[in-house]
Parts: sequence; structure tokens; C-alpha cells
Amino acid sequence: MNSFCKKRIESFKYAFQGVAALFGGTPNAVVHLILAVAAIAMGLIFSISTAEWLAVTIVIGLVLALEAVNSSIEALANHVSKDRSDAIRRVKDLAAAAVLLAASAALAVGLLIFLPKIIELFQC
Ligand SMILES: Nc1ncnc2c1ncn2[C@@H]1O[C@H](COP(=O)(O)OP(=O)(O)OP(=O)(O)O)[C@@H](O)[C@H]1O
Repeated sequence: MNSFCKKRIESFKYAFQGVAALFGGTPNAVVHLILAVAAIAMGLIFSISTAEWLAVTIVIGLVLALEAVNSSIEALANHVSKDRSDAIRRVKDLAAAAVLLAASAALAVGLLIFLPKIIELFQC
């Protein structure tokens, strides 16, 4: 195996270490993962369409990816300075805002897809 391939495999290994660190050390990420599994289960139960799967898949990926970025920024900010500062507060608040905005979009997608199906279920 040439060094290019070895490097790419190493990169995957580091990325999976990051995934393990995310779900092993970030309670919010675990909550989002549980919600993602619940959304997938509901998608299977309600046999949602391909377009609906696309929307669910995109928002799940977006929320989990931004959770990883948020955790990374938090870790870096904590490393840069342990002191309280307006700059660190702003950086952390903005990173948290990214997750909140994505999670809000995911909630909207979930409600748009599943709420009508749940209402229909109770009307029978
Ligand atoms: N060094 C700091 N200086 C000023 N404000 C801070 C500082 N550290 C944290 N904060 C404030 O506290 C909030 C929470 O920060 P914290 O690092 O505890 O993140 P968190 O969202 O509780 O993360 P987690 O629960 O994943 O550890 C930040 O969004 C920010 O407003």
C-alpha cells in the first residue's frame, strides 16, 4: 500500500476517534443521537417516502455534524483560556447557536413529516 492510501486510512481512523469522543464525552450529542434513532424508527414505522428520508437524513447529519463542530470549538476555547472572557463567551455562544438553529430545522422537518401521519393514525 502506498503512502497516499496509508494517509487516507489514517485520516478515517482519526475521524472515527472523533466520533467516539463526540458520543463518549458530549451528553448533548448523545441526546441528539437518541432523537436521530427515534426519527429513523418512526420513518420505518410510517414508511416515509424517499423525499422524506432525504430531509430526515440531511437534518440528522447536519445536527450531529454541527454538534461535533460545537464540541471541537468548546474544547479549543477551553484550551486557549480557562479565564472568563467576553471573547470566549461569544465564540461558545455562536457555536451553540449553530447547533440550536440546526436542531430547530430538524424539529420543523420532524413535525412536518410525522405530525400529519400521527394525527391520521388517531383519526382511524
Ligand atoms: N471562559 C468563559 N468565559 C465566558 N463565558 C463562558 C466561558 N465558558 C463558558 N461560558 C459561557 O457558558 C456557556 C456554556 O459553556 P460551556 O463550556 O459550559 O458549554 P456547554 O454548552 O455547557 O457545553 P457542554 O455541556 O457540552 O460541556 C457558554 O455558551 C458561554 O456563554
